[in-house]
Order: sequence, then C-alpha cells, then structure tokens
Amino acid sequence: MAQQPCLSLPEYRNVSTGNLVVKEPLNFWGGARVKSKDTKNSEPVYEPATGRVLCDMIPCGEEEVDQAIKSAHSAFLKWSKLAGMERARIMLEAARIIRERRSEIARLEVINNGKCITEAEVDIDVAWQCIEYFAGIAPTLAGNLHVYSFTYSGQEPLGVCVGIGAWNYPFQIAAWKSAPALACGNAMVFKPSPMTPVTAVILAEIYKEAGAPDGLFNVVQGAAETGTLLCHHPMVAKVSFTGSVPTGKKVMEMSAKGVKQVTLELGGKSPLIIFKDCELENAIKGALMANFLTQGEVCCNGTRVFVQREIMKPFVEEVVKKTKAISVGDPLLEGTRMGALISKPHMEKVLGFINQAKQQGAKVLCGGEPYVPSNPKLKGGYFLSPCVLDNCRDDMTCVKEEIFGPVMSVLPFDTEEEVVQRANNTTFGLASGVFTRDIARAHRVAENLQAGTCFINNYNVSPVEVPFGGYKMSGFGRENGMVTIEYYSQLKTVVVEMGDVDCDF
Ligand SMILES: NC(=O)C1=CN([C@@H]2O[C@H](COP(=O)(O)OP(=O)(O)OC[C@H]3O[C@@H](n4cnc5c(N)ncnc54)[C@H](O)[C@@H]3O)[C@@H](O)[C@H]2O)C=CC1
Ligand SMILES: C[N+](C)(C)CCCC(=O)O
Repeated sequence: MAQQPCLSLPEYRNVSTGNLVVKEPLNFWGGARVKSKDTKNSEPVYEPATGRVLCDMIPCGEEEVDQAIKSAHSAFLKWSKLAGMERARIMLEAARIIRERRSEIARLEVINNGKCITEAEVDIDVAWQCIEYFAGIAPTLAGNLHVYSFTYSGQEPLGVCVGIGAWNYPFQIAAWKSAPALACGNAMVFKPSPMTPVTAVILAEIYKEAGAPDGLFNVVQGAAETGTLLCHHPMVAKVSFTGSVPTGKKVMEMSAKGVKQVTLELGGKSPLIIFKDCELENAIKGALMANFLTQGEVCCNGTRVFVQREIMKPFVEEVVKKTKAISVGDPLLEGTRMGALISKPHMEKVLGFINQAKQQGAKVLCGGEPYVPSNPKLKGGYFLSPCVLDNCRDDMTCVKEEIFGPVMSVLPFDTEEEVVQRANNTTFGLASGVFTRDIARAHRVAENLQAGTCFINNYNVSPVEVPFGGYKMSGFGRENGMVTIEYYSQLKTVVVEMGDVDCDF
C-alpha cells in the first residue's frame, strides 16, 4: 500500500488566489494520507476563481475502498468500547484544533470551492461547533431502565458509516456527518465530491492529531464509481448522502440491497413568502440571504420569492438595487461578497436556466451574465452576476427546478391561502420562509408549509443545535440536533427474567 506519513502541509494561511498547487495525496486511512494507486482515471480539479488546475483527483478503486472500510472497522472495534466521556475528550480536542486552524482551512476551502472568505470562515466555525455539540452529547448517551419489568435498553453504534458529500460545503458537510457518527461510537469513511477533494483530508488529520484511533475517520477520493463501491460494501452499515435527488435515489436503491440505513439530504426549490405587513427592510435582507450565499449553490435556498402584490414594487426596486451592489470577484478578498461558481459546466447550466426563463417570458431585472473581474488573474474564473427574475409564473422551469446558482425568481401573490397552496406545489420540501409582523399568521403558515424547516422573519440560519433535513423528495433523516443520534445508532433491549420461566410446553 502506497502509504505516506502525515505530511507537514505548506502554510495555507498566506496563499492567495491563483498560486496554490496541491500535490499531497488526498486519501486518508490507517491514520495517514494515502496516494491513490492508479492514476489513469485521474481528473483535474479547477480553482473556480481562476479556472487553473489546482490538483488532480485520483479516484479510489475497489481494493482501496476495501482497505479504507477495513481500517474504519478496526477503529470501530476500539472506539465503540470507549466511554462517551473519552470520545468527547478527543472530539473536543479536534474542535479546538479546527478553531486554531480556522483561517488556513477557510482559505483552502475558498480556493477549492470559489465561495468568498467571510462565508468560508463561518462554514469552518459551524464545523467545529457541530463537533463540539456532538462531543457534548456523547457522554449523555445512557440507556433506559424499566425497573418493574426489569428490562433495559441502550443505544449502540451502527458500525462503519459512509458519508458522501457535495461540493458546496465541503468541510462543513464532512463535519456534519462525522460528528454525530463518531459521538455514537461509529467509524466513518467519507467521500468528498470529486470537485472539492482538498479539505476533508485535513479533517481526517485533525481527528488523528486529537487522539482518535487510526482508521476512525477516513477519506477516499472518487466520483460515482467509488461512491457505488462504498454503498455496496457489505461491511458498511449506513450511508449518509448530500447531493442531488437522482443520485440520492441511486444511493437509496444500492443501500436497500444490503438493508443499510440511509440519510438523504437532497435538493430543494424552497419558497420564501413575504407578506405586505412585513418589515420590508428585513424581508429584503432575508431574500438576499435566501438566494445569494455561496453563489446560490445552497440546497435550502428560498429561490421562489412570493411577494404580496401591494408591496411588489418597493420590494423589487430595493432587492434589485442591493443585488446590483453585491461585490463579485476575488473570493479571498475581505470585501468580496460573491465568488465564483464551482465549474464551467455548472456555470453554463445556470446560464441555460436563465436563457430558458427569458424564453418562457421572465424578465431579467439585473445580472444573469458571465462576469469578468478586472483583475487579469481572474479572467478564466466562473463568475456570474447575481440575477433577479421578474414576471415569473409557477409553471416556468426557473420556478420549478433547482438551479443551484445566484438566481432569484420573484412571484406576486394575493392571499395567504393561495400562496401556501402554491408554495407547497412542488416535489421538494427542504426549507421555507415567511416574513410578516403577524405572529399568528407566521405560525399558521409555518404549520401549513410542507418543508423540514421554516424560517420566520429570517432565512438560512441553521444553528447546529437544531435538526436540518427535508420533506418529500428533499430526503429524509436529519442532520444536527439531538435527533441525529437516532440516525447513527440502534437500540438494544435486554430483558432479564427475575423468576422462573413460564413455559407453555
Ligand atoms: N442538496 C445539495 O446540497 C446539493 C444539490 N446538488 C444538485 O445536484 C446537481 C448536480 O451536482 P453533482 O455534484 O453532480 O451532484 P451529485 O448528487 O451527483 O453528487 C453528490 C455526491 O454523490 C456522489 N455520487 C455521484 N454518483 C454517485 C453514485 N452513483 N453512487 C454514490 N455516489 C455518487 C458524487 O461523487 C458526490 O460526492 C447540482 O447542480 C445541484 O442542483 C448538488 C450538490 C449539493
Ligand atoms: C449552511 N446552510 C444552512 C446555509 C446550508 C447547508 C445545507 C447545504 O449543504 O446546502
């Protein structure tokens, strides 16, 4: 096996856009970075802000996936026997190291993903908060004793869990999946998206440095083929997936063959409903937060913005003014508020949605075009000016399908009953939002919306203490919050007879 010791990584704290090349191996198992064996299927990974090759993603084959899973299994045997307090101590140390290396990890995330630095720093904070939160739960995972029937039940881990991640929150997704898994006593093999292979391996190094047994958190690189190998492997007990609906269905099918548990965190086309009695300035800020974080590449974004007709004009005027003022450019600069989309094909897909919207009668109020920053080193980057679409109708493609780009569709409505019905008229159900000063209306609308989250008078705030996940085709299972423990553990019931066996035979 081509194993290498933990490398001392270059100082990422000082890298700038356009000058980093990652050469270190990006897999991790057995407590060390591992070079992929077969380079023939390697794919270039691009820096979104420049279009330059950042590194090669060399997918893991069957033998390597097997090694990673076996490494996880041997760690699981040790880790699952530790007391919750001991697991917590190691996880808290991992959270502390992430905090210490925040700036360096955030910069790497920016270079690989294209999002702006202020957002990436928040993502890294959410990652260590998530690990800290689940570390806090680990010692509390005691069972229940039913004294008079003398039975007891307790939570046991599942075994080796697989995490499959998307490219929009690479480090944070790795933390959201590994923290509850490890807190419950499981081990994990994580496969990042082939487009963002760079930061998950740093999380693996951090867990090791914090004292985790070798093999506890492993990283295998690859795309669909490697993901398939993971889902089919007989030693895997669970798959937690973040990504698109079509791939989520495949993951579920493959997992069904081995009766593996599944968590699916899939796409969305979430509604944001703005009533005329709202505080308009906050509603406008909410609409921007609901659409333009991470260049609009966020699964829970509120991309269908329903605005009550009476306030449509002032809303649109101000939203367009603020959208035009978003500074797009070098994502590593403090002043930038929107970076580059993940890839050229993805940018073209988003532009295709905008063109189709125009053909179907939507009006582009601003943006929606490739943007070339003045800095020459960014001229090959995948930048797009943020876009607001007016004259939208519910039957348009831009209103029905997940675009995953900086495109807000604005739709007028008249009554609460009508808008709730239209908001629910989708196969997705990840998130939703409502702006109103009427507290009774806010709760009524939240109750009637078919979505896993409803934000009242804000959008896209997801503290790690609260569950996050979808209704309908946006998936099932939850991430974050106490409830996630249920998705990474199983219950053992022990029945104790205190007298003689009452036998019918
Ligand atoms: N819910 C969300 O947060 C996300 C939604 N999306 C949506 O999906 C679209 C396509 O993006 P992709 O990155 O191609 O998403 P995808 O769903 O194909 O990929 C997500 C992950 O699944 C892996 N994967 C792909 N095929 C697999 C298979 N057969 N078995 C196991 N794993 C497999 C990928 O390598 C990646 O790690 C986006 O344009 C967006 O609309 C994408 C990323 C995240
Ligand atoms: C961090 N947050 C809540 C804005 C989005 C996380 C979900 C995703 O992976 O898109």
